[in-house]
Amino acid sequence: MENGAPTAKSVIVAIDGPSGTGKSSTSKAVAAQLGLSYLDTGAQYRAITWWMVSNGIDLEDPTAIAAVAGKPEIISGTDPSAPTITVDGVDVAAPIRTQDVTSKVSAVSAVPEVRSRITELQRSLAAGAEQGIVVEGRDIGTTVLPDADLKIFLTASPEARAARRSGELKNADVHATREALIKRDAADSSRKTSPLAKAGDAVEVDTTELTLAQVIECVVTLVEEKRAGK
Ligand SMILES: Nc1ncnc2c1ncn2[C@@H]1O[C@H](COP(=O)(O)OP(=O)(O)O)[C@@H](O)[C@H]1O
Ligand SMILES: Nc1ccn([C@H]2C[C@H](O)[C@@H](COP(=O)(O)OP(=O)(O)O)O2)c(=O)n1
Repeated sequence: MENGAPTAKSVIVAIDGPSGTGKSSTSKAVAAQLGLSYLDTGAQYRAITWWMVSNGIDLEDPTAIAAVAGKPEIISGTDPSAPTITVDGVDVAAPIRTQDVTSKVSAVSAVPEVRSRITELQRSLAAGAEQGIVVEGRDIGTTVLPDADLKIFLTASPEARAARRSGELKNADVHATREALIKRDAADSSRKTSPLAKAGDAVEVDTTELTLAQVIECVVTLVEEKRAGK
């Protein structure tokens, strides 16, 4: 280093876990605080699901899904202060969050051709992130980026997760939200191709009794320790 302090080493952070554990909020904040890129891989699976629904693909038929998995062009913007997602040039940030897409995303994301297509996009975004990236999802530490510098697996009780999620949705019934979350987690954990799972070398953080600020602080500390070579 010619002058000044050495620049921080590029770092790849994988954050996995079930729905409502705080992956998106934590990953965005950690990336913003540390000057890293951010990738919401669930948004990519939601985007391809939205495209399948919009194009009338039969979602009961994995062969029909596989046949068109390569068609939509999905582009993710990785700035943590303003993440974006487009499909064939259309901004889909809002429509991918509807109940209709949420109820169908597990079926689409279980199809191996969909996963290999989206995994390729994720690896290329991670490889291109100069300062490093926080990538959040279900199979990042196990399959997408098995050599990530740091792997975190977030958990929380179903009650805490349902309360958080129904707080986001107007008029949501906590009991129905809890049942829907449990059903989606079971589908995501039991699929054959890269299921939701904790990597053997991931640090597990139970967020049930933690505030979001505490979770962010915990992950920032773990990244800084990694960068310092501890
Ligand atoms: N530790 C926490 N305590 C309370 N609320 C939280 C916590 N972490 C996240 N939340 C809230 O819970 C909701 C779901 O969080 P999100 O980050 O979208 O989870 P995930 O990406 O794992 O589904 C958001 O409204 C978020 O603000
Ligand atoms: N790496 C990933 C990320 C998400 N998915 C699938 C499974 C999830 O139920 C859906 C939606 O993920 P998303 O993270 O948006 O879900 P929540 O924010 O937790 O509701 O996508 C996946 O299969 N693999």
